[in-house]
Amino acid sequence: MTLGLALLRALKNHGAQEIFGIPGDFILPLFKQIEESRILPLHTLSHEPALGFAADAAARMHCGLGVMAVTYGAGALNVVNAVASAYAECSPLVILAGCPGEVEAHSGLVLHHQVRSIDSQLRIFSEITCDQVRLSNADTAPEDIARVLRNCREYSQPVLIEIPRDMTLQPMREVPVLPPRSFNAEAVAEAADEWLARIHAAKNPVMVVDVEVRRFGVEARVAELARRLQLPVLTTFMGRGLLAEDGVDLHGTYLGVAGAPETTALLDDSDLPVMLGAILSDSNFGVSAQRMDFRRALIAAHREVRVGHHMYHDIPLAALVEALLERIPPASGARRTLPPQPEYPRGLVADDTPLCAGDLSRALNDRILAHGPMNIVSDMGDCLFAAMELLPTPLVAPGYYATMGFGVPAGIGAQVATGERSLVLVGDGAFQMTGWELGNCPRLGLDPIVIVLNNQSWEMIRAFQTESQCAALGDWRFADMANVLGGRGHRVTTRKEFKTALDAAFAERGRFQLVEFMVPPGDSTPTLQRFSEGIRALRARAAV
Ligand SMILES: Cc1ncc(Cc2csc(CCOP(=O)(O)OP(=O)(O)O)c2C)c(N)n1
Ligand SMILES: [Mg+2]
Repeated sequence: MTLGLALLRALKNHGAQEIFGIPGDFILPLFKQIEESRILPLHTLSHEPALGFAADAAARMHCGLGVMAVTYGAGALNVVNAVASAYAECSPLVILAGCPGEVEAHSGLVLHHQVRSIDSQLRIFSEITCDQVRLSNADTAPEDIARVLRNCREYSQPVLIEIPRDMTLQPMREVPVLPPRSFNAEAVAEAADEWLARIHAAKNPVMVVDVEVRRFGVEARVAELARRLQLPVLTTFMGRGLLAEDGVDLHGTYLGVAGAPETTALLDDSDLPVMLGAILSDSNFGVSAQRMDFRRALIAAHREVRVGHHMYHDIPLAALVEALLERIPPASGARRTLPPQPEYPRGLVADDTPLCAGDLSRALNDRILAHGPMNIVSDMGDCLFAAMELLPTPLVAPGYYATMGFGVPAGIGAQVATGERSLVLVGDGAFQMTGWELGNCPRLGLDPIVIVLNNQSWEMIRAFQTESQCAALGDWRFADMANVLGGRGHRVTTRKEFKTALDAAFAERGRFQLVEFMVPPGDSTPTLQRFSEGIRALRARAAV
C-alpha cells in the first residue's frame, strides 16, 4: 500500500467522511490518489478559507473528523484563520498540506510558495494545531499518523499532516488505530462523588452546556443527566443549539446583560453552576453584570475537572458523565421545581410592514413550530444574535472565535456532512467575503437556503462605535447575482414578501436559494441592541 492510500484509509478509520480541497503542485500526487481510490469523497471549493469553514462545520455536524487538503504555502497559509477558529472552538480538523520533497528542499534554490524557510508552514501551524507531523519517513509514518489522529479526536482540535510530494507513492504499512489514552478511573470516581455531593447540597444549581458535549459525542448522555438531576439547562452563547433534539427542558442561552432577565438570573443567582464542556470565554461569560466567580462552579472541560479550588487532571468528559449517571439511577432524580421556559418571538404577521431585523427570528420560529427543527448555520454579525432568538434547533456558528466568512461555506459543509438542507444566516459584509462559494452548489448538487441580512453596513461595528463612517457598505443587490450563480434570488423588503420568499425557497429543491432580507442601516435585532448597550454600560462602569 502507498503512503497516500494508507493515510486516506486511516482518516476514514478515525471518522473522516469527506475531504474539502484545492490542489496545487505540491499536493497533486495525493489528490490523484484521493480521486482514484474514492476512499473519501473530494469536494473542491473556490478559496481555501472556505475549505476550513466547510470542514469545520462538517466535523461539528457528523461528530467525526473534518478534513481539508491544500497545497504548500499559498494554500495552507490561506486557511490559517479558519484553522485558528477551529482550534479556539475545539473542532477536530485534519489539515493535509503538501510540502517539498527531500531533494528539492535541498536543491539550493528557494522554492515557489516557500516563506522564510521550508519549515515556516510547520512553524506557523504549530500555533493553531494540537499536533503536527511531516511524513518524511515511511517507516515511522504509520505510528506518527496514528498519534496525530488520536490527538485530533481526543483534544478535539486541529492537527497538521504534511505530505512531501516525493513520499505519497512510497510503500507504507497500514496505520494502526491506537486505543483511547488511558485515564485514572479512581480519580473519575472521586470527582463524580465530589460533584454529586455538591449538587445535592446546592439550593439552586443550574447546568450550563457548551460545545465539548457535542464534540465528544455526549449530548444525549448529558441530556439524560439533566433529566435525572432535574436541573434547569442553559447553553452558553457558543453552545446555542446543543441538546435541541434530546428531549430536555432548555432554559435558553446565557447572554448576561443582553439576555432575558429570568434566564440570566438562573446562572447569576445560582449557588452552583454545573458547567459541562464550557469554554470560559468573554463571549460566553463576559457580558455578566457581575464578575463570574468560577470557584463556586463545577467545571469540566479540556480533560480537566474543577471543583472549587482544586483540579482533577486528564479526565475525559465522557468518563465523568458516565460516572455521574452510574450514581443517579433513572428514577431517583430529585423533584426540583424547574423555572418556566423562556418565551421566543413568533407570529410574524405577513403584511406590508417594512422588515426589521427582529422579524427574522419571528418568521423562522414560525417555520420551526410548523415544520420542526432544522440545521441552521450562522455567520458572525447581527444574524448570530438573531440565531439567539430562535427556538431550540441545531446551530453551528463561530460563537467564540467570531470570525466572519464562516456562514456560507459552513452551510455547504453541513449539507455535505448530513445530506440535509442547511439554512444559512449571514450578513451582507460577511457574504462579501465568502458568499460567492454558492457558485459551487450547482456542481456539488447542494441547495442551501441563505438569508442575507442586508443592512448595507457592518452593523455590529456601528453598534459599538456609532460614529464610524467606514461601516457603510452600500447596497450590493445580492439577489440579482444569485440567478447568475445558478441559484434563485429573492429580494424582500416587507413581512409579506419575506414570508412568500421563505415559503418559495423551502418549496424549491435542487437550487440554492438566496433571500436578501432588506433592513435600513442602523436597524438591529433586540438581542444585539441589548448586547451593545450592556457592553457599553459594563465598559463605562469599569472605566470609573
Ligand atoms: C474575518 C473578520 N473580519 C473582521 C471582523 C470584525 C467584525 C465583526 S462583526 C463585523 C461586521 C459584520 O458585518 P455584516 O454585514 O456581516 O453583519 P452585520 O453586523 O449584521 O451588519 C466586523 C467587521 C470579524 N469578526 N471577522
Ligand atoms: Mg451588515
